[in-house]
Amino acid sequence: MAQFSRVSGSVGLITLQNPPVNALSAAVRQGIVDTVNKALQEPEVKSVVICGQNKVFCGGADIKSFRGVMTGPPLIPMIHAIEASTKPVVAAIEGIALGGGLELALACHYRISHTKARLGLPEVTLGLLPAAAGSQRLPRLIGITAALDLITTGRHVTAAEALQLGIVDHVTDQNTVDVALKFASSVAGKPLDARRISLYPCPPSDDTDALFEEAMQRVRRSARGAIAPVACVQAVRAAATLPYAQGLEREKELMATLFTSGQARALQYSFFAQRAVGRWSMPSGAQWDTVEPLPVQKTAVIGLGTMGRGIVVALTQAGFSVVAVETHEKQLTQAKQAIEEMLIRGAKRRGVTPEHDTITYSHSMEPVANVDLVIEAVFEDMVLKEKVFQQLSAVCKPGTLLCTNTSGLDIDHLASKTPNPELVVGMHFFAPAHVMKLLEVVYGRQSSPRAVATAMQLGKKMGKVSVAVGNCLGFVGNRMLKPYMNQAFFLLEEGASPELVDQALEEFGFIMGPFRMSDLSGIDVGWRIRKEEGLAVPDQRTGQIPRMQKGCRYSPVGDLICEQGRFGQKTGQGWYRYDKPGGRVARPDPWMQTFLNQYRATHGLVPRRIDPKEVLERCLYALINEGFQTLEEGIAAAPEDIDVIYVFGYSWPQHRGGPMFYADMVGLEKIMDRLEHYHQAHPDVPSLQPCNLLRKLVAIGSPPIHKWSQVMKTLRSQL
Ligand SMILES: CCCCCCC/C=C/C(=O)SCCNC(=O)CCNC(=O)[C@H](O)C(C)(C)COP(=O)(O)OP(=O)(O)OC[C@H]1O[C@@H](n2cnc3c(N)ncnc32)[C@H](O)[C@@H]1OP(=O)(O)O
Repeated sequence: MAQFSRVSGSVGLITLQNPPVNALSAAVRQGIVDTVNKALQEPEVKSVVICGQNKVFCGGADIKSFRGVMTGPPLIPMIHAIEASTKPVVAAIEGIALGGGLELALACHYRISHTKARLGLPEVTLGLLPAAAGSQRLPRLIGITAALDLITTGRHVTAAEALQLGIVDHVTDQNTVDVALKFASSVAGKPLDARRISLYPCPPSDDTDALFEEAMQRVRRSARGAIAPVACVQAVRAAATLPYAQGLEREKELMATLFTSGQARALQYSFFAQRAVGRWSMPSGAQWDTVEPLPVQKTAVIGLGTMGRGIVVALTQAGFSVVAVETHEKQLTQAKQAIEEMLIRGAKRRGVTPEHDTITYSHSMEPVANVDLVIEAVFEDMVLKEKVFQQLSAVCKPGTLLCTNTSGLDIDHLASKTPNPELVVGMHFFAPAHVMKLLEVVYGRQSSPRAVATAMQLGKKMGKVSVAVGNCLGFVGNRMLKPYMNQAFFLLEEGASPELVDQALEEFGFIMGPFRMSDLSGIDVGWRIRKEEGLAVPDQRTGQIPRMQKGCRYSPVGDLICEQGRFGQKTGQGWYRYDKPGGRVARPDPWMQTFLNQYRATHGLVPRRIDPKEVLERCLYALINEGFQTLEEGIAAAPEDIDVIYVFGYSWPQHRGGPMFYADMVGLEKIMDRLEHYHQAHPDVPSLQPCNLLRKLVAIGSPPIHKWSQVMKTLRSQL
């Protein structure tokens, strides 16, 4: 809806009304058409202001309506009518002007923004382009280079940057609507052609071809197969090279392809999934809207290795005071310096002053006594963590929430070492912890809903996408990674090279394939865990690590290369070779080829040609099958939880939605059939055997992803 009122006799005020973000639903568009007509028809009205209810201008087109039948007046003629208006129209921008919201503002003759407003054209993040003439107006207003930046990245700008770029005419920290009303009154009757952006020529650039070539290369490099950024460059190119009307046609054409694409569907699903994970629930029935988080102001981080340092930075940047504890004096000094540097760099990037004085460094636990919440981030060793938890239980005030940053250790076991297991939760951060957006909040059997609510809220305040998951080995993310990695190892045994496997998965859209990723994070990490699990241990009789363990196929290739001291980038050699220890550029290593040949010969394995399709199916479908298993067990509450974890923690390409969304797109029946096919060929690999939930979904006709919850409920109630 939109409301019309007349202010001071001669200014028409149009207020968009569609909380919370005044998205341009059919009713809002109809309201705008009606109220603009009214303003034009009323002779007393000499100028118009458009604003949004509740100090929010407009969050753009209604994303929810994209999947249904489009009704109501179309956006483009509506905003053209505004630009063509014979009475000046002023946009009063408060809160946000995003996507169609900014495009609406660009059709107005003047834009006045509050200092705290954010503006942008984030359509690309939804698999679209600014197709309400934004791709044609913005370059005409601010030039090609700046427009390309905003349109291809979708980044939001502050009002100050918008003013500097020329997107808005004036910024105020007063009541924006009042300022706009006064201004509108002052420009009544003035000529408007010079204010109509569609009439502007696109500002010329030195070498347009080179500029677009460079932009295209940049987006192709970073887009990893995403089509919207490419279309955005093409649309801006049309603005730079064609008359406005033809540019608009090109924009429409490009949008038509994007609008119905699977990528747009995936990215829009991902947008809502990120919000859905905030509405967490626990198997007990406790959920986000019925539980009050505990108040948290003072925090502590125990252990200042790489993870601990990142967590201190994230907490400090979110405004918490932090007691940073590291028992080794030298490590404490180094950590302090590293943390200060990270804070300075972060503050510079965000254009703010760094916060240092909210951190207290300590080599003892004493200052932790009066904090509200502790995050333990010591080495991933249960015995060490138990010791820390016992110390914390002795020192902390009653009611302190104890969190452990572990990537997979048993939360229940750790909780059992404290007198208040209900106050223990896992907080699985991803490295670097101050950068990576994902946080897995892991509840144990006894974790109280308030503890979970508190950890989830803390994550939100740190700017994380937090997902609440149940406790099991590896939680959701790392648990699903295991069958994926196993398939990668098996494929090496059967004839593939690390390059072949990585290339197939990188072409799918991962930033790095499993072997390059493993070189980066350190191959020895998994080796140590496998040794602790008793897997990477030679058989006393043969002296070799068995290739069958607990009745299942096991590949020791990763263990064997670790035995050679090849731990990945840090040692300069791993699955690839690097020019030096710590080097970043992975090169295929002839040593690896020889090693694999010898390994296969030793075990009588006849190498065969492996197709990239097989790599994708085996790695991805095994991972997806494990995802269904976590849903079946209730470890993940919903497919959105898994998808958000994979997109934000494991670099699953966002334009493919996440593993569970991808499974829905591929078709559950196909996934099940292919898993069965591979399981027949590898009966000693149980993770290739389709799990019950997947079978059940296929049996009832493969319902779409939003209907899986119902099936899951039934299945869980039958267990
Ligand atoms: C052939 C058709 C032609 C169409 C022309 C196409 C040209 C225009 C395209 C567009 O405009 S696409 C939309 C562009 N806008 C955006 O991408 C903005 C998306 N929203 C956000 O980034 C954030 O929501 C926000 C606006 C910055 C607010 O963030 P905040 O953290 O304060 O709140 P949220 O929890 O994110 O949102 C609250 C609530 O509102 C829902 N919502 C937000 N934006 C939209 C929207 N544009 N359409 C529909 N719904 C929206 C959001 O989903 C939340 O609701 P729940 O999911 O929690 O129910």
